[in-house]
Amino acid sequence: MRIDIVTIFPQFFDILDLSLLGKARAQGIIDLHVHDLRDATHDRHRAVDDTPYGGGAGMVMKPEPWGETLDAIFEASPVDSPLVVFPSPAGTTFTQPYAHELSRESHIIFGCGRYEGIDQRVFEYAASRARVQLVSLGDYVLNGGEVAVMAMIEAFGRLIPGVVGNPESLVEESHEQGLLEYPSYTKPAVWRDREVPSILLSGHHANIAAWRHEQQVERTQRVRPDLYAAWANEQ
Ligand SMILES: Nc1c(O)cccc1[N+](=O)[O-]
Repeated sequence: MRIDIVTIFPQFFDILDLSLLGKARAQGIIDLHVHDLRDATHDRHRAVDDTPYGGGAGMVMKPEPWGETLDAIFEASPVDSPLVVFPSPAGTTFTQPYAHELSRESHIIFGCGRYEGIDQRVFEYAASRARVQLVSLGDYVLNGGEVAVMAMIEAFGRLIPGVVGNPESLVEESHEQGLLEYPSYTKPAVWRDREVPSILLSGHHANIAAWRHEQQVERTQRVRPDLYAAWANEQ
C-alpha cells in the first residue's frame, strides 16, 4: 500500500519510522511519502493560508499549494482512483469497519488541514480526480489533522496482511465483533493480594473462552450500552 500525507508539519510523522509500521515500511508492505505543503509555495513567506472571504476569525488554507501537491501525488499514483482522506470534524465517523476498508486500499492520500480549514474548492478539485472522504475521529476540536491521521494509520495499518505477526491477535480486540475486549492478566498469579480469576488458571479452554465472552458482554453493556444494543440486535 502506498500512503501519502500532505501536511505543514512533516516531522510530525517521523514517528512512523518506529514500531510495527516502521517494520512494515522496511519490509515494503507500506510505501509512505510525506509532503510538506510549503514546498508547493512560491513566495518569500512560503504562505499556505490567507484571510477568509466573507470575513471571520482565523485563516483559511490557500487552494494553490494543495492543488500543486495533490497533482504531483495523483501523477505518481499506482492506481487510477486513489482515496483522498481529509480528517475533519465535519466528516463521517471513523470506525473499526472503516479501518478494515482502508486496509484494503492500494493508495491512500491524507490531507491534513490546519487553521480554520482548507478552501472548499480543494475538496471539489480532489473529487474530480479521485475518491474523497472527510473523516472524523470524534466530536471534539483539534488544531489540525495530523493527530487524526496518525490514529487512522495506526488503526488500519495493523490490519494490513503481514504487518502484525500473529493475525489471531487482531480478532479478540475491542470493537472487532461489536464487543469491548475482555480483561487480561499475566504473571504473577497474585499481586498485592489481588488474584487472577481462577478460571484462567484452570487450563479448560472452552470454559475460559465462555468466561471471556461473558466478560466482554458484561463490560460492553456496562461501559457502552450503545454498542451493546447494536450487538444484541445482531444476535
Ligand atoms: N475533530 C477534528 C478536528 O477538530 C480537526 C481535524 C480533524 C478532526 N477529527 O478527525 O476528528
